Amino acid sequence: MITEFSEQNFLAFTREHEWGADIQVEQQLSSGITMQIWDSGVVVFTPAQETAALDLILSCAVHGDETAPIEICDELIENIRSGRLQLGCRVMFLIANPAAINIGKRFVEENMNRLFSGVHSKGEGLVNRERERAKAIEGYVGKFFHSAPSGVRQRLHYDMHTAIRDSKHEKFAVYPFTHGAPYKKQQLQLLQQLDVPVVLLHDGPTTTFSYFSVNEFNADAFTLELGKVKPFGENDMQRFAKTKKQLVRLLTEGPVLDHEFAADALQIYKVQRSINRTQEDFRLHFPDDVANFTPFSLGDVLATDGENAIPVETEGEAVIFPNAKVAIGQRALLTVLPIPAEQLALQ
Ligand SMILES: O=C(O)CCC(=O)N[C@@H](CCC(=O)O)C(=O)O
Ligand SMILES: [Zn+2]
Repeated sequence: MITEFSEQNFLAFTREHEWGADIQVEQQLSSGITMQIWDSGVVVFTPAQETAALDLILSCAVHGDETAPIEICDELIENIRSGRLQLGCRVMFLIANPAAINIGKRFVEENMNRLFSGVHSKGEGLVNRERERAKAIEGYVGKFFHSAPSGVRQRLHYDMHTAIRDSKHEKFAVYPFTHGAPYKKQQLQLLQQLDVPVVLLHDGPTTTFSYFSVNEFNADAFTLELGKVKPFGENDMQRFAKTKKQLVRLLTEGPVLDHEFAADALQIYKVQRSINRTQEDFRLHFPDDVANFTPFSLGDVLATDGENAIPVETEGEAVIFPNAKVAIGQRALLTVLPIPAEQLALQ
């Protein structure tokens, strides 16, 4: 078992231990911050004194080829370790799928973002490393939230991704299903401060990581889409400068709002339909360079699933995350419609 950690770089260590490490580290950094390493890719920092009663999770690499969020987390982790970044809240960083990072692919055997909320343990005989890792990650999230000091605290989780396609909105957030609870102005405004002013509201439970944190732990949790999938070294990190600055502010000051809530600063979409691939022969009827949020017209056919044509049902229905190559039974695309932010039930 590893009990001391003096490696140069946490991400490099994580990539050397693809499916976990026998590691139990608790170290006091010279800044006074306590660093605990619970597994490969799982590190918790606790400041000597909190400025915000916040338990923050920053996760990346649920999809291994989405490198920009990995680079962002790497920089934040190393800045905390070196003392360059002063911490005001508890934070757990999760680098979810190191083996997929190493092969530069979305996943090794199974899409991890379809395995949360217990799906990892469903399906007789279905065992693989991603399922084991998703289960372990669920445990770490529970351990992190449950080991917080007592008192009134806020739980926040940003699960950071990048999208396969170009997007008419470079950065957008997915607000998981709230089961009818009003959407939170504070959270929408924090997203805007993160340079993510476009928000997509899910219409039902999903098996994603962010929904798991919302549903199991009552956290405010979001999937953040921060740009387009690119290999390491090809991300223009300038495009993430505002997002990184806000993450640093959250880490040092907590969830401070810059101004009053302004609904007109946001662009809101709701999920209209979730279209699954059910047949071997599933085809999209538009090219790969059609960007996310491209609207279609009545009369257009979006896809064919075996013999079934899937036409546009509502004028202006726009497509998000189209992917004909998903496993049978899984979501092959979402359609969305813009809605006025003024129409939202807010609190
Ligand atoms: O660009 C794509 O097709 C996928 C990008 C991505 O990984 N998106 C997440 C969204 C998760 C959510 O709906 O909250 C995913 O598909 O897992
Ligand atoms: Zn992703």
